[in-house]
Amino acid sequence: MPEPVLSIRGLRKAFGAHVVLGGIDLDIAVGSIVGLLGPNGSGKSTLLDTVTGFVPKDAGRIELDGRAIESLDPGAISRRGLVRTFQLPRMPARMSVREVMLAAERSGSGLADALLGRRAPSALAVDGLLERLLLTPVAEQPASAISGGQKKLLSIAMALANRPRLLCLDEPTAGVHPNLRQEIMALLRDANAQGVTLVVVEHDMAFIRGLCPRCVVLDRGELIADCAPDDLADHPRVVEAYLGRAGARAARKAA
Ligand SMILES: Nc1ncnc2c1ncn2[C@@H]1O[C@H](COP(=O)(O)OP(=O)(O)OP(=O)(O)O)[C@@H](O)[C@H]1O
Repeated sequence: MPEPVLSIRGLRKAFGAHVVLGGIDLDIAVGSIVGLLGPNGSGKSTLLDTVTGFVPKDAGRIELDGRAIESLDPGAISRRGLVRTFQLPRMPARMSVREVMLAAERSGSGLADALLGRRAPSALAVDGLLERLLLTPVAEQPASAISGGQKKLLSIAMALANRPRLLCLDEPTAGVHPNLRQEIMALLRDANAQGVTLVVVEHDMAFIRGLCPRCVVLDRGELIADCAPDDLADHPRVVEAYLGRAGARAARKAA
């Protein structure tokens, strides 16, 4: 595998007696796009939360570009170039959509640009991002007052304006009109072509198939699969994770 931008070893997190991450090992290669899958409650968001410093882990080592980040706070991690979006994004009061985008761009590490030896091209500039995600009509409105779907789009645009080196997206298409899913996919592909590594948590399998050559699947604290999206449907542990043992038996009989 090419050099990992992110390397996770022995990552553990429990809430009380509930072990959500039971010692996860995972490498994300520079420039790759990886789908992070699993049934509801399997720990996908908790994995992103612990890696990005929003939730303290119980144990484990996390390296970004070979440097330990596990003791850093979320702001410092983001300044190193690891940025994430949330399932339910919250927006600051009293700032317009354009203002939060400009703030995101200003606070960006510029690491991706430095590594690529250039400024982000215009497709990733603030106005271009707002245009592509149909946010131009609300650009002067308070960011906290736009719709839930528009906030989701804005959070993706903000993350890209920040010019991360590694971007983790938590359900980027949830709550977004189906027509815009293709545009989000195209935007993420463009970002990847410009050097941004992507980890995508998503339940929409068509979106995952279209975007992610590699998928990893979490279930009950463990990574149970690491394969191409087309191989997921035949993976016994994945089928069992989504359908349960009885469902998996029934599916095998019906096949
Ligand atoms: N702060 C918390 N306190 C207690 N339990 C928590 C907390 N955060 C998450 N959990 C539990 O950890 C488990 C994993 O949650 P998580 O949100 O990571 O799952 P997920 O795979 O992202 O799910 P979904 O696909 O439904 O978003 C769930 O059972 C959840 O209830």
